[in-house]
Amino acid sequence: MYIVTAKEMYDIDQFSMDRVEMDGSMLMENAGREIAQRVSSMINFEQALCILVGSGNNGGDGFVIARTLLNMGYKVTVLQVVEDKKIVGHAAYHKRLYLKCDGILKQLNEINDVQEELNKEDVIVDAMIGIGVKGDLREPLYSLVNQINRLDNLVLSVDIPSGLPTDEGVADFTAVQADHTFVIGAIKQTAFIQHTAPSYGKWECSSIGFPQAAFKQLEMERKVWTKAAFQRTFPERSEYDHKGDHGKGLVIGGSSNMPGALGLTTRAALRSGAGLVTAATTDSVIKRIASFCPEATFVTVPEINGHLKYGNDIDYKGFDAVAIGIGLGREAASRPVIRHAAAAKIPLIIDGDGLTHLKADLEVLDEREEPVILTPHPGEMAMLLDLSVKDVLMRPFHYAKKFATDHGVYVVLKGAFTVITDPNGKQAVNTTGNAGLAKGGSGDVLTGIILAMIMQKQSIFEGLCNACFVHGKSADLLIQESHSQHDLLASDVIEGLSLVYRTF
Ligand SMILES: NC(=O)C1=CN([C@@H]2O[C@H](COP(=O)(O)OP(=O)(O)OC[C@H]3O[C@@H](n4cnc5c(N)ncnc54)[C@H](OP(=O)(O)O)[C@@H]3O)[C@@H](O)[C@H]2O)[C@@H](O)CC1
Ligand SMILES: [K+]
Repeated sequence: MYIVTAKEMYDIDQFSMDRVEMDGSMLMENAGREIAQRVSSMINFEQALCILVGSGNNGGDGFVIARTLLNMGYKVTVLQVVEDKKIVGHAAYHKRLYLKCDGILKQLNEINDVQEELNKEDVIVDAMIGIGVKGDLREPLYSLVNQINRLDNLVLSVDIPSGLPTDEGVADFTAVQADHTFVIGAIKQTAFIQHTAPSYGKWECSSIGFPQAAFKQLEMERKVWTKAAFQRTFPERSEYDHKGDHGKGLVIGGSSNMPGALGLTTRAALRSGAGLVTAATTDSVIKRIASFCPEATFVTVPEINGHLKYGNDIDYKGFDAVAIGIGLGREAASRPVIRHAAAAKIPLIIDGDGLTHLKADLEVLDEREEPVILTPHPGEMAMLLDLSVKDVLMRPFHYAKKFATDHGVYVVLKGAFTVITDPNGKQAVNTTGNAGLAKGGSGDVLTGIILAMIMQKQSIFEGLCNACFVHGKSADLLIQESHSQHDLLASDVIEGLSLVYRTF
C-alpha cells in the first residue's frame, strides 16, 4: 500500500486518466461505490445519514456515496455546503444522477439551525474537502467543522478528514475529527504524523482501479509495511540449516550505569534467529548480563570510568554484522570504538549513544562501503541534523530521507510510526506496535532484532522492515494475550517474539 503526498496522488490520477484513458467520472463512481459498500456494512437501515458535500471531486465522491446508499434503501440526505455554481465537472454529473434518483438535497445557507439539523442525523459522511485543501479552512466550513467535532454522531470521512493537509509539515490546522476514514487509492502522509494521524480515526484504504503503472511512475517508493509484505519477504528456514547459516553477530556497548541495555540487545538477537551472538563489553557488564543471555559468548573490552575504552582490541573477523552504541554512554574515551567498528567490512548498526559519538565524527560514514544502519529516535535524529525534535516530528519522511540520501545510510527513525529509509530514499512505515513500547529498553530490543534480521537471507531494507514489524507485533500479541500497555516490559517483548513466529 502506497503512502502519498497530494502531488503524487494527483500524478497517479492524471496518469490513469491521460495515459490509461480511464474516465474521471468512472474513477469517482468506483470510489463512491466502494465506500458506500463499506459504510453499509457499518450501519443499519434505521439510521439516518447526512452526506456533507463540498465543491471539488471529494464532494463528487459524496454524491456517488449518497446515490448508492439511497438505492440500497438507506435514509439519505445530502447537505451541500457550497453554492450550486461551485459544483462542476464530474461532481456536477454525479449530482445530477443523485437528483434523478429522487435524492434529497439541502443547502447549508438555507438552514437556520445547523446544529439542530445535524443532531437529527445518526451518521455524518464528510465529503466536503479532500486532498485539494489549501491553507486554513475558510468560513462557513471553519465553523461547520467545529460544530461537527462537537457532535456525538458517527463521523465518516471520505479520503481524508476535511481540512486536514495531505502532506507532512503543517503545524496548525482545523479539520474534521473522524471516527473512521475511507481512504481512496493510496494512504496520505499525514496518516503517519504524530499530530495529524488522530484526525483520521481508524482508516482503511480501498483500491478504485488505478493501474500499477500509475504508482510505479512515482519518483520514489513510499509504502506501508504490511503483514503480507512480511510474509512475502521473511526467509524460510530449511531443516538442513546449521547455526552458521543464520549469522554470527557482534554487539558492542554497555557501561556500568547501563548494563542491562546490552543484555536486552543480545538476548533479542538470539531470540529473533541469530545463529551466534557475541557481546563485547566491560568485565563488570559481562558479570551482570551473562546469566540473562547464557547462549551468548563474550569479549572483554578494557574500561575507563565504567565505560568502554578505545576498542581497538575488538576482532571483527568471522562476524557477519555488528551493532554498536547500546548503553555505551557518552564518555569521550569510548568514541574511537565507533571508528574501529566502521573499519570492519561488515554491515554496521549504530544505535543509542553510538549516534552521539557518530555526530562528532560524521565523516566515518562517507568512508564506508558496507551498509550502515542508524536507528535514531526523534531526539537523536534531531541531534544528528541540528534540528529541534518538533521539526523532526513535523516532517519525519523528509528528514529521514535527507539524512539517508546525504550520507548513503539506512535510517530507522523510531516512533509510533517507525519510518525505514534506504540510501536511495525508498521508504516504508511500520504500523505494528502500541504505546506499551514507549519505555526504556524497547530500542535496545529492536536493535537486537535488526542485527538478527540483516544476517538472514533477505535484503537489508526488507530485513529492517521485518525487524520493526516483529518488534511491534510481539507487543501487540502480548497485549492481546497476557499483558497491558502499562505493564509491558522490553524483556517481555523479547519473549513475545516466539508468539510472532508461531502466529505468522
Ligand atoms: N479522478 C479524480 O479526480 C478523483 C478524485 N477523487 C477525489 O477527489 C478529491 C480531490 O478533489 P479536488 O482536487 O477537486 O479537491 P477537493 O479535495 O475536492 O477540494 C477542492 C475544493 O475545496 C475547496 N477548498 C480548498 N481549500 C479550502 C479552504 N481552506 N477552505 C474552504 N474551502 C477550501 C476549494 O474551493 P475553492 O477554493 O475553489 O472555493 C475546492 O473547490 C480527492 O480527495 C478524492 O476524494 C476520487 O474520486 C478519485 C478520483
Ligand atoms: K473529506
